[in-house]
Amino acid sequence: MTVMIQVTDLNKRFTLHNQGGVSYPVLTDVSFDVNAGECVVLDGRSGSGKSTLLRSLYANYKPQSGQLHVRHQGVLVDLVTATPRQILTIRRQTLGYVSQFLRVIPRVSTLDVVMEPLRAQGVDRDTCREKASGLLRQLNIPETLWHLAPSTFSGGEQQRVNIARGFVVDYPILLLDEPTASLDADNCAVVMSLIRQARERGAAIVGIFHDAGLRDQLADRRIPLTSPAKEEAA
Ligand SMILES: Nc1ncnc2c1ncn2[C@@H]1O[C@H](COP(=O)(O)OP(=O)(O)OP(=O)(O)O)[C@@H](O)[C@H]1O
Repeated sequence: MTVMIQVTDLNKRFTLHNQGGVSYPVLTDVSFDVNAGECVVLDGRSGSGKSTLLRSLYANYKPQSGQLHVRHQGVLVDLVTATPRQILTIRRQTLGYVSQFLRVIPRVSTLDVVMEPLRAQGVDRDTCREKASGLLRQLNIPETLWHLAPSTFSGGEQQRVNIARGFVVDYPILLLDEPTASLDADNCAVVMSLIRQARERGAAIVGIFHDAGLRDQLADRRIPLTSPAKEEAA
């Protein structure tokens, strides 16, 4: 078993400087490992810190204490102490992050949006185009839309473009924040099968799924989160 993610005694609190400096804990002494080929689901009520934990694993948030190791090119690297340059390299090569929202770049075509993470790894344009087209087709994005910028697309179409972008690289680690939030049953099934394929090729997956049925089908293991909530706010 290869440990791909190792979270140790993680503590994260937010301080609202523009609201009298009120400060509250969200993650308290969180520890868990995720192995290659395992899909772990974050469990907890709304506000328990699921997205905060996922964003911390993508190095968007810096915890107050604890360690966040991810296996990058065979070595466990602590994201808490990694330099910004290391974090960019780790994101490019190792960490895929799929949220429910697409960050739309004006005038960039759907095909280019999807291909970009693979292009950033230095893969040739034809190979990238082939992989991106396959995913767009699988996710039922009509070919007539591929050369348009996705800014005018529906919520569900944008979400599917975002999923294609997230799966275009075979990342060793995948962080999924509600990837199926506004999808119909057919497209949900496509995403489930993409997640299963990623797990079968050995990806370590950490996901948030509000749909209990999806959670039950995908979770190899659950990580319960119980935020101490804001009543404790100082
Ligand atoms: N950037 C931020 N600044 C301040 N507080 C934040 C920030 N992000 C999240 N929080 C607070 O941290 C707590 C946890 O939020 P988070 O989004 O991680 O919860 P969640 O479990 O993902 O919730 P949900 O299931 O509703 O999406 C919430 O009380 C939220 O208000």
